Amino acid sequence: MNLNGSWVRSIARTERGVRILDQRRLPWDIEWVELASAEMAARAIREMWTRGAPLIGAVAAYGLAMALRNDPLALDPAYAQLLDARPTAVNLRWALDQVRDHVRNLPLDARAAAAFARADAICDEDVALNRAIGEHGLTLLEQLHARNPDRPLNILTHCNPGWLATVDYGTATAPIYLAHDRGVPLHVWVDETRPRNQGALLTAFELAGHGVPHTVVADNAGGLLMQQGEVDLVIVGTDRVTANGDVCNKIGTYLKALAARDNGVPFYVALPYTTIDRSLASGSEVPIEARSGDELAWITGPMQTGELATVKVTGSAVHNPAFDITPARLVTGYITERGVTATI
Ligand SMILES: CSC[C@H]1O[C@H](OP(=O)(O)O)[C@H](O)[C@@H]1O
Repeated sequence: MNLNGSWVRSIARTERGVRILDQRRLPWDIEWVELASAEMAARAIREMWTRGAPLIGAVAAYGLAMALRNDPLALDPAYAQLLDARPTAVNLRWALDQVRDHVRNLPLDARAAAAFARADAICDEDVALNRAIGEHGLTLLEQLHARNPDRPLNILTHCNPGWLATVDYGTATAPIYLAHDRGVPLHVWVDETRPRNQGALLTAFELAGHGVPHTVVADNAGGLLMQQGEVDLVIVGTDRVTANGDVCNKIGTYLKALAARDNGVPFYVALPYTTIDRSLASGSEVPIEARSGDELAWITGPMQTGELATVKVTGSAVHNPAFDITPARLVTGYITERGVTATI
């Protein structure tokens, strides 16, 4: 990822553990924090210092390795503690399973090193998967742009499925970055993505860093833009896709898929196969994370002095489900590391 002109990953090993960007303060402050224990890793996931399905998997994998470094017998309790941090993204369980299966039958004194090695590999694999998603998605974007070559391709996206949500490149943003780099003229409509504003704060920050033309819109603007012919396709990420192809993603995704269908706009989901959960038959079985109402009732941003302030936007009772389910019938295709497919 291009951060102030340097190419770095969103997670990297340190002497005591790993470093991650504190996403709660982006884009106003760029602050790396070190996670040096499983407890800290679980807290960073739960409190969303770090987020995004693939990235929380990577953080959890290192968390398990750090637990084993302190106590090689802590495999099961540390696994349970980390799994409990957030319920919806299946990559969290996938990554923990990968580490646990890798070390379970090893001698106790070999577990920690092996766990760190598997966590390192998970990160490297994630970069390669996203790069492959980008290549397949690039072909799709080139084809769509060729239909209307006289104007930039207009892409709408929701939440942050970018490098900040993965180890690098992102899922839904990988084709966008590659297309931009290879000269496909494009413009991205960035959904603000209330309540935590991952679109306005994170996706816009990423796209700006990469020089990709983009505009932030209120979550409710997408339908109108589609009616006006201003959206050529929608690409979103996902936290879990069930066996029938239903897509769990950030709250509000379903409404975009409905609007896209009503307006004949293709709706694509970008994901690695690690985000598919074949143990669940359909989206109705996905645990939907209910987060604190404070995320909706309060909003944080810089004052004119530059100092960050948190202000209240409602005093009423609030309900804050974090994800919704887009039925497979509304999905035009899935952009994966193996190619673009109509079904999963
Ligand atoms: C590439 S997965 C991105 C995914 O993560 C987001 O959720 P959260 O910010 O709550 O971790 C969202 O659903 C994105 O599509």
